[in-house]
Order: sequence, then structure tokens, then C-alpha cells
Amino acid sequence: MIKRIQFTKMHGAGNDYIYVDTTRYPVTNPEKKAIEWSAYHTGIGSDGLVLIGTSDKADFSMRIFNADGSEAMMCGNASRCIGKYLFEYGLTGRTVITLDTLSGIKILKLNVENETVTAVTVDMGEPSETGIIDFSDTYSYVSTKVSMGNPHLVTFVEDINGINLQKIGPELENNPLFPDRTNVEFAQVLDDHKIRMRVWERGSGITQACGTGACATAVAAVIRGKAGRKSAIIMDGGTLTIEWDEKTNHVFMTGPATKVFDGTIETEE
Ligand SMILES: N[C@@H](CCC[C@H](N)C(=O)O)C(=O)O
Repeated sequence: MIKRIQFTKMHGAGNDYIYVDTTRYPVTNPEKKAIEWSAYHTGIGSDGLVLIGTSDKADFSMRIFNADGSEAMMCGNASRCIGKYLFEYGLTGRTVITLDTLSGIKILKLNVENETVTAVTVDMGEPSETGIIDFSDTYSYVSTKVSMGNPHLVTFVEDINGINLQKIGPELENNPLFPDRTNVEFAQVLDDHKIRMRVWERGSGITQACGTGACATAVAAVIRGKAGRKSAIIMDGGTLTIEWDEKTNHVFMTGPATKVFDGTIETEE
């Protein structure tokens, strides 16, 4: 049977996903749909698929699938886009929204001007599983691992333009040290509050931006004594402001969310 599913294509700093309100359009087998729909030539084209749903613990829920169909615990850029989606499509009138994710409940604070969500701040919770990994025998790096619900490996370098991310990204993503694979960030500190970062995402490859990756980079910079607690993380597709609050130990991410277009896709059930 062929079903028609309405979706919205959105991006956060260039990290683009297909958003479906599953209360209206349930999606069966999302792992397979994420692969099919994310394909640029034969599908809609995206970094993955995001499902918005109900929750008995929070106002709404989010599930995120990478372009290879794997499910992730958390997505920073998608959480901001969901805030915009919920408010602008009238699913809520609240400007503070709780979102149930596989890595816990996140709180979204919407900045609204003339009924339009111009920016969203997300309380991303506490970083965990931090540690230093010495890769100096294979690469000349000493990297920092940080979990923001999902795993990240951050490497600070002198010149980010010298990094062949297409080659080293998948090598590190699939390094045996990370049985669940990892997201890979390379970062160059520009000053105490400004960091240039590029990302290879687990399950999606090079993306224009990664919200949890930006948080992990800001946290790693503090741990390694390279920057202050509040930094602008400048990625290929845009900039996020990340603050690691000393009192609460929570990381706060602020940035844009953009709607690209609405569409309908026909799919076989
Ligand atoms: N782009 C996201 C993270 C998406 C999931 C990631 N690729 C993973 O598998 O952990 C973000 O903005 O945080």
C-alpha cells in the first residue's frame, strides 16, 4: 500500500533533517526510511530523519536517525528546529518546551519575534565520559572524548584547513576504541571565546554543523585549557554559542533554526 507522508525540511546552521509529526503521520521502519529519504539523488536529501512525537514524561518527544539509518541518542541542531516547528505550526503556544530524547529530557527556550522563532537555547545537560586519548603513535594527535548523550572525539589542531576530514573522519569514527563508533570534530582555537570547528558525523559523514559536536568542542576546550566557558563555535554552515555553566555543570546551546520547505513523500508500507 502506498502512503503519503507530509514532512518539513529544516536546518540548524546547515545541518539538515527531514521532520515528520508522527502524531499525524506515523512512520514505520524509520531506519529504512532514513536511508531512502536522506539520499540526495533518489530521495529528499538530508543528513537524516527526525520524528516528533508525544511523551508521557515531557511536552513532546524526538527520535533522530542518521542518513545510514542508525538511531542516535541526541541531536542538538534538531532540538532547536523542533522548537521552531512546534511553535510555528501551532502544536504549542509555549516558549519553554520540554523534549523527551533517548539521552533524557531537554529544555528548549524559544526566542520569538512577531510570532517567528528567531533562535532557541537548549539546556543540553551535563557532559560525561570525558577523557584524553593519545593517538600520537598513529596520528600526531592527543584528542579529547566527550559525551553529550552521544559520543564525540575532539582534536585541536593549529591549522584546520590542513585536515583531510573525508579520509580521517571515517578512520576515527570506526576506530576499535569506539565500539559504538564516534562523531569526530577537528577544531582550531581562534581566541579565548572563538573556535573554528569541522565535523565528521557518525552515520552521516561530513555535515555543515553539529550541535552536540559544538557542545563537546566547547567542553573539550575548557578541559584542555584552550578557551573560556562561553565560546562561539564557527562551523561550515553557521555559528552556535555554547556556554558550559560552572554552577550547574550544564551546557547551554544557542543558535538558529530554519525552515526550508514542506513536502509530501509517497512511501510503500
Ligand atoms: N547533528 C547532530 C547529531 C546527530 C547524531 C550523531 N550523528 C550521532 O550519531 O551521534 C547534532 O546536531 O547534535
